[in-house]
Amino acid sequence: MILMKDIYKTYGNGVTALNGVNVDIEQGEFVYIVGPSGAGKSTFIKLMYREEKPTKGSIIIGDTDLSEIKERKVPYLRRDIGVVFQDFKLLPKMSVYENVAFALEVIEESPKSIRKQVMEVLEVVGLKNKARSLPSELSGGEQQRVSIARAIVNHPKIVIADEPTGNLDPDTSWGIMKTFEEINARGTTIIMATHSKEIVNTIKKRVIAIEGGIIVRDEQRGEYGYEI
Ligand SMILES: Nc1ncnc2c1ncn2[C@@H]1O[C@H](COP(=O)(O)OP(=O)(O)OP(=O)(O)O)[C@@H](O)[C@H]1O
Repeated sequence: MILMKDIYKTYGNGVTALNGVNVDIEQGEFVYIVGPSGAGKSTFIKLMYREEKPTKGSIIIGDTDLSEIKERKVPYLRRDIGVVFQDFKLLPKMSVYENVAFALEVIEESPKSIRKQVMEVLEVVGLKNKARSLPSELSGGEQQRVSIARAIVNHPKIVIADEPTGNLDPDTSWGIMKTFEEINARGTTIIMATHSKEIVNTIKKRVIAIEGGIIVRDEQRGEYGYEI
């Protein structure tokens, strides 16, 4: 499903963020990416949705070799991959409904189908009654739910989340994790970078630990393994 072969990434400033990474993730898996700050977790994640390109090595997602897709085809790849960020990245002047619909509108869906899909997905994240609100009128947890709704509205096969609970309090974080588990239970692959020891050690999943740009541990039902 997701195959990384011998991946190296050196940024323009000469920093090598990934130093020979090999990974194979099956459809439907839930994988935590852990490791110290600066280890290469975000870089690893950005390569998967082609926010960054590897310096060397190949990444295959489904039937697609990312090194072979042209820039204009990247939006099609993004249809198969939903992305959730620590800081939500919602459009502040758009309502909850519009923030989610926007993800569909860019790929030219009909208005009727947009409405149906947006309302369905807002129901999944428990925010149907907030469709008309602006992001600024919502709590942090609610804003993150909107960003999850936006990530899943196209029914992607993969949802990638970079520290999705990083800005949320513990109670809210557990609610967000429950939503991710529900999405995963429907067959969606979840890949989540996190610094939360509590979450990783409580909701047991596959753990891939990255340190200094290499994978140092890859365990099913693994532990967080760091003190903070
Ligand atoms: N756009 C960039 N240009 C240059 N160097 C970068 C860039 N992005 C990341 N780096 C560097 O690459 C290394 C890995 O960074 P990355 O963001 O992947 O780490 P991380 O494990 O996600 O860290 P954190 O847990 O702090 O978010 C770091 O040394 C970082 O400074």
